Amino acid sequence: MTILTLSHLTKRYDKAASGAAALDDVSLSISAGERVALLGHNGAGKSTLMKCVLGLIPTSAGAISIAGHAPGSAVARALVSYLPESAAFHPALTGREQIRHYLRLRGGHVRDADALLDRVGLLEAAGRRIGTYSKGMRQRVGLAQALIGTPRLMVLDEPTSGLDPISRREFYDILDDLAGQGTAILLSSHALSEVEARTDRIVILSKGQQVAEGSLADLRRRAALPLTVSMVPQSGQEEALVAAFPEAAMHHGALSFTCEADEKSKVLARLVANRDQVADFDIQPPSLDDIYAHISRRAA
Ligand SMILES: Nc1ncnc2c1ncn2[C@@H]1O[C@H](COP(=O)(O)OP(=O)(O)OP(=O)(O)O)[C@@H](O)[C@H]1O
Repeated sequence: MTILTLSHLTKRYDKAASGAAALDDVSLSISAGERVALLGHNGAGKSTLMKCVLGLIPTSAGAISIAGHAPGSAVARALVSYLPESAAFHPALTGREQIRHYLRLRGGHVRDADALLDRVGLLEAAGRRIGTYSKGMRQRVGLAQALIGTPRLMVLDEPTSGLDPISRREFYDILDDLAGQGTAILLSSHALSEVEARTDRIVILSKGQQVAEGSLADLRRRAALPLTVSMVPQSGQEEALVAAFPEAAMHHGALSFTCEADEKSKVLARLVANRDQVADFDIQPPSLDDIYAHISRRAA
């Protein structure tokens, strides 16, 4: 079931310095349980898109539907939750008090606060003032707030920026659980490696325009970037391996070269034929970093 639909969305700010649209004819849909990442340079339009979805700012053209409802309407607000990039909380309140406050605002029961804090791993610190929390703990308060009422769509603006690797992983584990229960997730991020591993679909914005959209496999196919082959020679076999792979360059004791995706089996056959000279090898597809850099260069 489709939860979010953007059709030809355009947003022009009245006071835009450049006069260019912050979003220009963007179309996108997200189904229940789908995790979609929004990528783009600073100023590409990610936050603007999120604010339009939340109904915080008016659109200039196009349409947005949240399970059939207009953004910002009472029904849409009940279906959507939001975690801003830098959520601010009152430092004198405890985590429990802050979540109870949000529960009251959202018409929930204050008794649910501890279950929410437990879900994000904050139950032990629930009685401490937020002013004493680390950045990661404050981000978890934000996530607990966003979990109120089992949202159908979660909108998360750079939710893991500033989090350590373990906290990031735990954060995505919670998002995976939510997606498993049918929540659609739209998040923006500059951390491409985590997006690569933890989302289903990627949308790339550049200067307000949607320049790519699809799964990582789709984007990889469309970018048609080469694979990187690297080999570590057996000791004493360097020269023989260089002779067998004249296209390869030696860096820090390893030989590497690039090849087209459809040449992979030929390269594999050559590696097998030269296995006595090879101690180890690796064939790497282009990473999301490579694909993103390629698409951004092309869009610029
Ligand atoms: N209130 C505003 N008034 C005028 N222009 C704005 C306003 N808010 C954003 N913009 C412009 O709209 C464009 C898109 O900004 P937006 O904040 O959506 O980008 P972003 O992709 O979220 O960037 P970042 O990664 O830095 O958060 C930018 O050119 C920005 O200067």
